[in-house]
Amino acid sequence: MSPLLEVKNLSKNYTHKAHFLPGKQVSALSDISFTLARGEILAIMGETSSGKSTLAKIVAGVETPSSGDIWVNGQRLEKHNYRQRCQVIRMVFQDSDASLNRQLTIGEQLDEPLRFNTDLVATERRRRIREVLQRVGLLAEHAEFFPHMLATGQKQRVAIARAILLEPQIVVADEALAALDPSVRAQIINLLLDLQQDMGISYIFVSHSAEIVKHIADKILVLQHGKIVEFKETAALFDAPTDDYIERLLVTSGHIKQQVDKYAKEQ
Ligand SMILES: Nc1ncnc2c1ncn2[C@@H]1O[C@H](COP(=O)(O)OP(=O)(O)OP(=O)(O)O)[C@@H](O)[C@H]1O
Repeated sequence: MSPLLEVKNLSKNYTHKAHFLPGKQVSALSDISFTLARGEILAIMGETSSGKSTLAKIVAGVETPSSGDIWVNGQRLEKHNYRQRCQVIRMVFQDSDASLNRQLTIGEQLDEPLRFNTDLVATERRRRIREVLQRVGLLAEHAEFFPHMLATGQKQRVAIARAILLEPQIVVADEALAALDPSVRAQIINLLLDLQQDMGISYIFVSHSAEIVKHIADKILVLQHGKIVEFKETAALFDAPTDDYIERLLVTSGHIKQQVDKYAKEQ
């Protein structure tokens, strides 16, 4: 049986736009290959500028690769087929403020992907939006709210609602927890883990936080200068980091697990 996701030989070069380096090529990713199984959580780690966001964006279809391709359930994703891509992979960004349109209500913003990617009529779309808002711990009435009327954690819930609206198999989260305060972060982690259980979603998490990664990820992919330097089960890598670079990335204080357990009990 083919893996849920198969990334094959991805590379990405950017062309410098700065006038002192016109046309110079930057290699952001080089020959990246890995697989993700159904229901699995993969963390992407690495130092600043190692290529984490570029890889997340290419998998989610927000950025196109210079070469290589991506397969889901044994089918190659076509580069410009947005409808095909967003039925299977969706992305949650770090900055929910920037990713939400201030001029539109939450309901209008959630309606867009449904209008473009499904054949549902208006009443069915409204029902789906209400259901999804409730599924992420908001109220159906939040559909009438504008983003500025919501707290940061609620906005991140809206971003998650938008990601799961089309029932994707994979959600890519780029530092989606970094801007949240610890208690909200613990609640959002619990929500993501609940969705993994209920909907069988697989996640790719870009994270700088060893604590979060240790708590939630099944496997870790470590990037350095755009190349994979490690791809291993989380427990095995924490038990025996392969080198100093990886050891530095994995420094943790263990607070996240305590917070997540505490908020899970309170819910
Ligand atoms: N749009 C772009 N144009 C030119 N270069 C880019 C662009 N996006 C990223 N890069 C370059 O590609 C490399 C990888 O960047 P990327 O943002 O993927 O790294 P990252 O690991 O996510 O970093 P961070 O942890 O700081 O977010 C960097 O050298 C960056 O400067």
